[in-house]
Amino acid sequence: MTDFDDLEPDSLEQVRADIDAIDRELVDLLAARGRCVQRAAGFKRNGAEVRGPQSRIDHIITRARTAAMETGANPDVVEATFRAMISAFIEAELTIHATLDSDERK
Ligand SMILES: C=C(O[C@@H]1C=C(C(=O)O)C=C[C@H]1O)C(=O)O
Repeated sequence: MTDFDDLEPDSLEQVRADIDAIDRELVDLLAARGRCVQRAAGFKRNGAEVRGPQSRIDHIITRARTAAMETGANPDVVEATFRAMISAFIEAELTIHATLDSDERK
């Protein structure tokens, strides 16, 4: 991953350019994550399975908060971001699942 930790930026424009570049990398990662979610939909039989067990979401959030603390990110910001991301992916996965024919499901 690109190192964006320029602790003495020359200008607000430079900081914003770094943020824009980070956002571009985030979108690439979200695209890869979305492809995984799409594949996960093929293994599920109904909407309840698409939503998954609460324990899976709890596990993801706990891991993300731990990783945030290890790397110096704000755990509350990370958790809020992950909760919004997971909700959006579940909605997208429900849509994908509804379009799959039963023979496309594993
Ligand atoms: C992708 C899955 O399905 C859902 C999507 C999740 C996500 O975006 O991380 C998490 C839990 C799920 O209910 C999964 O079961 O792993």
